[in-house]
Amino acid sequence: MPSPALAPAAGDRWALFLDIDGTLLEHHKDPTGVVVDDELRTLLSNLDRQLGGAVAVISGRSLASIDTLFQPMVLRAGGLFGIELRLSPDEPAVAAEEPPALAALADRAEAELGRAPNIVIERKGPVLAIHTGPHPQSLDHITRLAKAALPGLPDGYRVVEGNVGVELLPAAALKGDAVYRFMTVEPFKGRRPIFIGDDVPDEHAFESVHALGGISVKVGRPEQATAALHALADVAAVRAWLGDPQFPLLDKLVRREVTEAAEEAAR
Ligand SMILES: O=P(O)(O)OC[C@H]1O[C@H](O[C@H]2O[C@H](CO)[C@@H](O)[C@H](O)[C@H]2O)[C@H](O)[C@@H](O)[C@@H]1O
Repeated sequence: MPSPALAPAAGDRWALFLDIDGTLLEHHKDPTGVVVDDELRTLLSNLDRQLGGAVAVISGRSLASIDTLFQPMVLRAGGLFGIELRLSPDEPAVAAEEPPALAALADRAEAELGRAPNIVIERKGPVLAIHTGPHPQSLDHITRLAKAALPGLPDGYRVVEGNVGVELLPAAALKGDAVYRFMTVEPFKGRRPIFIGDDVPDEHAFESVHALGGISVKVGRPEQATAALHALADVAAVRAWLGDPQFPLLDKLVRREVTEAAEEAAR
């Protein structure tokens, strides 16, 4: 039986926000190595039709990278954790610029780390990602280096430690703010948001959908602290849930237990 908290109000109209890597797509050691299959394209266009267009991906990837992955589809999207917004598919993808101080840091990182095994450096304009893969020692080392570089960057830059790397992000890079922005425009306005994500930057979006009366879904890693109130086991489970003809079947989501420690860690 679904808990009362999960039951949708009569007439609920939904808006769907989706993270990409680790949520819709399995991870690959190289960010350019992931491939969008036609099944995923079909799934997204069916959902888009079902929800009257109220579907957006909110990703750490740039809009250009999202477009390369999903072509020929053009999605409503928040790229670079919401810095690059495309609220409607007919808007052009405008790339955000790399500030000079970050460019200098990225040049240094490429020179010093570019050839290290397991390390992939991804320059995304105002966001710099250093991927280490699931190698805790490299991750610790890179995290220390990234934090040490912060004083040389514009105010507001922060280091976000993800599951398989670190990213240097400007203050405006907040997925939850992207969700809020979409929710002010048609066809999202007035709907109830669902956000599905798997990693640390998705926590901000979970908080936003809670404030908007929506549903938060964390993918995988049940051991990780999260603000999300529901869970799906992995990418396959996400796709199966999204593909259900009666989407969204809320009672098919696992209800997560929220502890004070988890809430604190997710802040
Ligand atoms: O917000 P997301 O859509 O989940 O994007 C987060 C980052 O995803 C990509 O990096 C991650 O996935 C890669 C492919 O599996 C993997 O090689 C990398 O180690 C992961 O960190 C993407 O490359 C980043 O730009 C996104 O920020």
